[in-house]
Amino acid sequence: MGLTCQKQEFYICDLYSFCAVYSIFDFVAINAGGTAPQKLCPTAWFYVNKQAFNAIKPTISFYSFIQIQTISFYSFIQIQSMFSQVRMPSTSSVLSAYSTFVASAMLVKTMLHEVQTMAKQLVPQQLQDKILSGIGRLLGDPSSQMTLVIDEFNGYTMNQIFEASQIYLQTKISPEVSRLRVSRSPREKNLLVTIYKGEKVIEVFEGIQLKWELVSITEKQLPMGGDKPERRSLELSFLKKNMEKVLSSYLPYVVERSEMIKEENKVVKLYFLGNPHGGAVGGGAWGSINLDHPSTFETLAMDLKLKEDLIKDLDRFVRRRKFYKRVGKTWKRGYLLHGPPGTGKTSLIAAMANYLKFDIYDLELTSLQRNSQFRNLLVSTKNRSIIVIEDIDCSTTLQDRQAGRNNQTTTQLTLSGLLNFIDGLWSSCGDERIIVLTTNHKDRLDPALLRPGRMDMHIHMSYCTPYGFKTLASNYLGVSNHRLFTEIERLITEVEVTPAEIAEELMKSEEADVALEGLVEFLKAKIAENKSNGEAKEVDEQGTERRDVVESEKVVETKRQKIGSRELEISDYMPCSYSFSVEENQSCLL
Ligand SMILES: Nc1ncnc2c1ncn2[C@@H]1O[C@H](COP(=O)(O)OP(=O)(O)OP(=O)(O)O)[C@@H](O)[C@H]1O
Repeated sequence: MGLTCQKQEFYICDLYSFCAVYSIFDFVAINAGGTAPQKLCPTAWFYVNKQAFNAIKPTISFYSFIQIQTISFYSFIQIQSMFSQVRMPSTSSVLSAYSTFVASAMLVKTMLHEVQTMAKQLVPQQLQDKILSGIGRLLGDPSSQMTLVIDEFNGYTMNQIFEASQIYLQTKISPEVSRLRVSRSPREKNLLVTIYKGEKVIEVFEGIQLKWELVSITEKQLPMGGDKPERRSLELSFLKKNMEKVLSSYLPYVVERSEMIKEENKVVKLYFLGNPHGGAVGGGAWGSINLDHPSTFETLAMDLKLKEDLIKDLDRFVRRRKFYKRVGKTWKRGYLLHGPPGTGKTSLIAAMANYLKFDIYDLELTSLQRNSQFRNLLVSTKNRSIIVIEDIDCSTTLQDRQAGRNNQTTTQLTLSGLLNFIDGLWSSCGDERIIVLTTNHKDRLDPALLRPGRMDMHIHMSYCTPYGFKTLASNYLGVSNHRLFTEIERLITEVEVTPAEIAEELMKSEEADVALEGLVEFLKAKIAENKSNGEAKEVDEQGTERRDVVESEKVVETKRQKIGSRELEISDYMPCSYSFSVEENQSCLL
C-alpha cells in the first residue's frame, strides 16, 4: 500500500511539474523571439489543469481545488511576466516566484494527502491495484525482458528460494547443458546435481518461456587469505508482461515441487537429547544423526492384516490435515506399544519412521527434571515427526503418582505434565506429530495414560508365533520352506520365545541347514530350562499354594484370557501376538 500511495503522488505531482516546466520552457522560447508557443501556452495550462481537476474532483472539496488552481495560476503568471520582460528578472522577483512555488507545492502536498486518504476509502483496493498496474503497463514495455536475481544467501542465512530452485532445476537439466556441479553431504544417500555457472536451463510454464542461469561472482581475496569467496545467484528471465504470473504462480510451484523432491529423497533423522539444559527453543538441546535403522514393514515379523491396518491408519492420518482442522482436533496421533523385551517395539517405530519419512525424537524422560524442560524440548521439535518415549513405566517421577505419593510440584516432571502434552494445550503446538510410548509392563502404567482416547491405538507385541518365524527365516536366510520348519513351528508353540532370540539364532550361520538345526537345539534347550525352572519352583513352594504353572500352560491361559477380553487376538496365525483393542481401533478409524 505504501508503494501504491507513492505512485499516486508521483503521477499527480507529475501533472503539476509538467505544467511548471512547460511554462518555463515556453517563456524562454518566447524571450528567444518565438510567437506560436505564446498562444499555445495558456491552452496547455488550461488543458493540464482541466485533466487534473477531472482526475481529483470526485475526491477533494471544490474549495480545496480552487485554492490549488489560484496558487498555481498565480505562479504561472509570475513566471510568465518574469521571463517575458526584455531584461532579466531581479533576484527579489525570482525569490518571490520561488516562495510562491514552494507554497503551492506544500498546498498540493496537503491536498494529495487528502486525495489519497479519500481515495483509499472510496476506491476498493483491487480497483486501485488494477488502475496502477494498467498505468504501469502503459509506461513499461511488456515485450521487454525482466530478470529476477535470486541470491544464494540473505545475509548469513540461505535464501530458501535459491535452495528450492536448485533442487527443482535438477529435474529440468536438458542434454544441452554441458557442465554440472555434483555434490553430496556426509551420509546423504543421493547426489545433488546442479547447473554450473554460466549454464542455462530453459523451460515453458503455462505458455511462459523462462530462462534460468547460474551466475557466480568470485569476490576479492580476503586479507587473511583462504579461498576466494564465491557469490552465487540464479537469474530467472522472462517477458515483463508475465511478471505477475511468475511471482504468484511459477515460483510457488517451484517451491512446492522442491518440497516434494526433498521429501522423496529425505534422510530420516534421529534426534536425541544432547544438552537438555541448553537452549531448547530453536532445537539447541537436540543432537541428531541420520537414522540408519533398516527396519521396514516388509522386514518386520508382523501379522499381515495387522501390518496393513497400521499402514492404513498412518496413511489416513497424514492425508487428513483438513479433517483435523474441520473437527477441531490437533493433528496428532498416539500409539502405545506394549509387550516383552525383544518383540520388535523399537523396530516398529523405525519402520513407521522409514515408511512416513518422519524424523524421530527420542525423549529420555529420566534425564529431565522439570515440566518446563519437557515443554521446551517439545516446542523445539519439528512437524512431521515421531516423538518417542521408550519404557514409560521406568520413569521414577511418573511412577510416584501411580504409587499414590502425591509429591508432585509444578517444578517437577510429572505425569500431568506429560498428559498435558498428549492432549492438553501444548499438544496443539505443531502439526503432523505422532507420539509413541513403549512399555514392557502395561499393567504398571498409570490408568490416566490408558484412558480411552489418550493414546489412539494400543499395539500389543508379544512372543513369536509360527507365522512370525517364517517371516524371520525368509528375511535372514532367504528360505520359505525347509524340512525343519514343522518341528520348529511345534516347538515355538511350546515356549515363549521372542523374535529377537530367533533372529539371533538365525544369524549364526549363512547356511539354512546349520542355522535351523541350531534353532531347533536352542528351542529344545529353552523348553528344558523352563521345565526345570517350573519344577524347581514347584519344589520350593511345596506345602504352600501352587501359583505357577508350567510355561506351556501359562501361554495357553494367557491367550484364553485375551480372547475373553475385548482385545482382538491375532496370534493364532501370526508370528508375534500383536493385538489391537477393538474399541480403540474403532475410534482411530473415524
Ligand atoms: N517383530 C520383529 N520383527 C523383526 N525383527 C524383530 C522383531 N522383534 C525383534 N526383532 C529383532 O530383535 C532386535 C531387537 O528388537 P527390538 O529392539 O525392536 O525389540 P523391543 O521390543 O523394542 O525391545 P526392548 O523392549 O528391549 O526395547 C531387532 O533389532 C530385530 O533384529
